[in-house]
Amino acid sequence: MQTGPRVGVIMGSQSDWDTMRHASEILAELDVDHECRVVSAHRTPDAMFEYAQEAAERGLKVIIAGAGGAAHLPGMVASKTHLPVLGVPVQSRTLNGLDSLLSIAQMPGGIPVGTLAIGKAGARNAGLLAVSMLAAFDPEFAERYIAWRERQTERVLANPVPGS
Ligand SMILES: Nc1c(C(=O)O)ncn1[C@@H]1O[C@H](COP(=O)(O)O)[C@@H](O)[C@H]1O
Repeated sequence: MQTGPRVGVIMGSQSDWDTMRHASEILAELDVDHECRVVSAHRTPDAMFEYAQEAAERGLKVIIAGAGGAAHLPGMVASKTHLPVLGVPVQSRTLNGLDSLLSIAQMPGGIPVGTLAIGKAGARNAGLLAVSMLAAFDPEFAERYIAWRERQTERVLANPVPGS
């Protein structure tokens, strides 16, 4: 049984935490061991390279990378690891996150980044997608994820349109 974090949640700045904590929270809810760090392709390029290069041998299976504006972090990390990288576009002040979204989504062919929606919903979905990736190879995660999805379905069905 593997110990230590399976998922790495990284972000370009501390200011991204308000968005990226939603990835961390859903991972915690599903009992997935994960780590959260600030790493920037622009501001700490050597640390970013080291993180990406060592991620697989440290036991990580998926990396979730959030960044805003010129959001090069997910793509640069993907260029230095064979692990799947899920990119979360953080909502930027000036362009509302469209800049982040395009920076992350428009990767050149050959180096894929799985791009999620802008902001908190994207971060939460990145967490869920990471769990479903782990679930593909581990029945314990699959059981937990399926149960979580079933609870969500029950909640939705139990909440009809107000006044109907
Ligand atoms: N996009 C990147 C990268 C990167 O891609 O490496 N490093 C920091 N940043 C972004 O700069 C924005 C503003 O950062 P500050 O709030 O620290 O000024 C953040 O959304 C961060 O993700």
